Amino acid sequence: VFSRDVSCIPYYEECQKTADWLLSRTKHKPKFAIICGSGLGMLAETLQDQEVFKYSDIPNFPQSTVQGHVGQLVFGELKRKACVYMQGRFHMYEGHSLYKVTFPVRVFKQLGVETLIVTNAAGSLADSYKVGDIMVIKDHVNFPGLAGYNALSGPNDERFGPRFPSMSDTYDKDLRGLALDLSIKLGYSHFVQEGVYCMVGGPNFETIAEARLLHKLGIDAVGMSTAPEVVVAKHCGLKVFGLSLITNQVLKEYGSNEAVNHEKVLEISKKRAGILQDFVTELVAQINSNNTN
Ligand SMILES: O=P(O)(O)O[C@@H]1C[C@H](O)[C@@H](CO)O1
Ligand SMILES: Nc1nc2[nH]cnc2c(=O)[nH]1
Repeated sequence: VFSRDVSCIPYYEECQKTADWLLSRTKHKPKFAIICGSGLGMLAETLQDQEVFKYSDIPNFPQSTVQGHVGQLVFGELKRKACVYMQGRFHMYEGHSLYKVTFPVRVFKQLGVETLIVTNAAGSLADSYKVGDIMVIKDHVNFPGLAGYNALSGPNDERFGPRFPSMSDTYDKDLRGLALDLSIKLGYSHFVQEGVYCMVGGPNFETIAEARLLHKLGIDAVGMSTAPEVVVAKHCGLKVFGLSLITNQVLKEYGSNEAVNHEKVLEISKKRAGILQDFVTELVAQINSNNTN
């Protein structure tokens, strides 16, 4: 489930075939790819001149199985910049191998994408965060990766990137700076944070003891995605920027009647998607004008 069966068909060629299929059907040549987190599919709604491809029609593409993840690629223009949005991502807990989870990222690279913007829904561990806050991801802890469930496990294809890639500067410093400046200009600074995201395997939410452990480790927000996509993006030379929408506080005390569930996560995502959409749109608009990309 977790790594690539080394006997399967060549992965690079498989990605190339999918990229070629898409390129022969869309007039857009995206430089930005945006992955929509749980309940955040509407981020794509502002795209002009849309062309939509259902995952079920795209060769080699996995299928979405989680509520709040529609399952289609949307190509179009955001402020005259060609983009591709992934409305629905793949999670390890769905039973996808990590090479399938990260397959779209490598396809994006072969489409000519230069910058990957990841979004996700996450629970907060940081005491100062509130539900509805947006966290600019400064760094991540890839728990499955640390335990050996890494999207880069298996034979390394140098055409994608090196065997031992550095991850010390994964979330682009200039883009983070740009986003924080932008949050001030947009009047968002009271709910925009910068912090560390942690990926756990899921699909269950954290026990109190797990929440306390993650809190002690200095993690600000926890979720069940993103790290594999980001590791693969960095490996193949994409610039990476990430935003977590804080959909809930992770309980750290026993005896509470509160409990998180996916419906509550989707409810907050729906409420805050508009703000996230504006933030991403303005960020993409600014990237060229600042020569950050
Ligand atoms: O795809 P993301 O990371 O946004 O989804 C989060 C993690 C789980 O898939 C789900 C839990 O509600 O939301
Ligand atoms: N692991 C985890 N994932 C989430 N996604 C949204 N909220 C949460 C959470 O509290 N924990």
